[in-house]
Amino acid sequence: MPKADWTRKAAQLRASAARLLSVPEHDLYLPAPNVDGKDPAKPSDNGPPNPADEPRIALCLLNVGVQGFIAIEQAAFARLVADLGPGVAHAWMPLGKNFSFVVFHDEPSALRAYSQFHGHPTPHLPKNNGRDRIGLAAFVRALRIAIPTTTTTAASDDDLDSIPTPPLPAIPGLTLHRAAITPAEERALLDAIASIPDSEWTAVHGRRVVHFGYEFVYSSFSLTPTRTFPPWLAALHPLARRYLGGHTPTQATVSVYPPKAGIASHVDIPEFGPYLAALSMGSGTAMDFKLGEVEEEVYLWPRSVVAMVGPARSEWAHGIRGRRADAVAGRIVPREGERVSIVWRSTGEADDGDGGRVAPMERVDRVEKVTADV
Ligand SMILES: O=C(O)CCC(=O)C(=O)O
Ligand SMILES: [Fe+2]
Repeated sequence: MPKADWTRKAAQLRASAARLLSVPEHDLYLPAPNVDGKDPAKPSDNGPPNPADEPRIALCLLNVGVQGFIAIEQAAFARLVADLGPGVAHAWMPLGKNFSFVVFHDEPSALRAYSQFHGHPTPHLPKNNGRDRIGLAAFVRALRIAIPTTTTTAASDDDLDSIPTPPLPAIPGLTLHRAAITPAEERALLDAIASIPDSEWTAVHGRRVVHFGYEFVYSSFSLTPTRTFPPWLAALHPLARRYLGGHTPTQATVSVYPPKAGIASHVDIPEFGPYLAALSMGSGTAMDFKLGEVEEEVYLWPRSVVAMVGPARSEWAHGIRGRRADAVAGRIVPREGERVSIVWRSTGEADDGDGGRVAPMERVDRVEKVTADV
């Protein structure tokens, strides 16, 4: 990319990052390089306030983030940061943003990293037509941007286990059961699911699904009877009954989500009955719950069951954003590999609360729409 192009791009990204961070644009500044271009001069031309003696120790990597056009995996981010030298104190990829922060122990380390990264091809970013992308960075006037100093990533299962369960949002009828099955049971179920023949699966917006008991026909939002429960799935009935008010599931959907796949926000059709429970395996994921303007997020741990009844089931919409990582209790947790879910339902007469039956479409918030936005 010619220099004029990436300089312009850096200015655009700086402006949009400042907007997203709700800080003035001059809080993210591109220092004017001095004559030899090696040690950028103190900022002088990016607007007030501009205390020349403010230590330059924090960088915003303008085109490296969890999300956005050039999204990067946590592991690649860690490698990129490691490459910026031993002077790094900590680094942070805010969730849902296309930029990240690196804080250094001292100014010389930050200046060196800036000179090394800004305007230079970097092998750590996804390639553009086979060519290395140019890194873009700005110094951060750290006063108004609170960059967390804690370690923010949780890469392994052990790390995940050490994260406390955040309080559940106050959604009537919503419960979360963190260790519903053991790792050994999870492995056995994943093996059974992996042996379902390819021909049984239906691809739906980046994920794939198999229905048992009843088939949810996506084009018509209706139910028709379909394949019976195989023994490995029927063996889970006692577990499922705990979350279905004692009812035996009559319908189950097995879904496989690659890390960037999600499911659009929806309320399950009333025909699926009053209870709904989902077992998560493989990768965890954040599930959003929406009611009007209110939006809450619940992290679905691997091996957990989320259960919904009452308002959580029939008023709040649930969905999963397509993204590469989730924030859980202040940590960034990458979605490692596929998430596999089993959703159980005890299909029954749907009623509208006044003794009448509800037509399928009435309670569906909106039709499926791809939410993958990375
Ligand atoms: O995968 C999940 O946990 C939820 C899937 C879902 O909402 C559905 O199949 O209706
Ligand atoms: Fe659902």
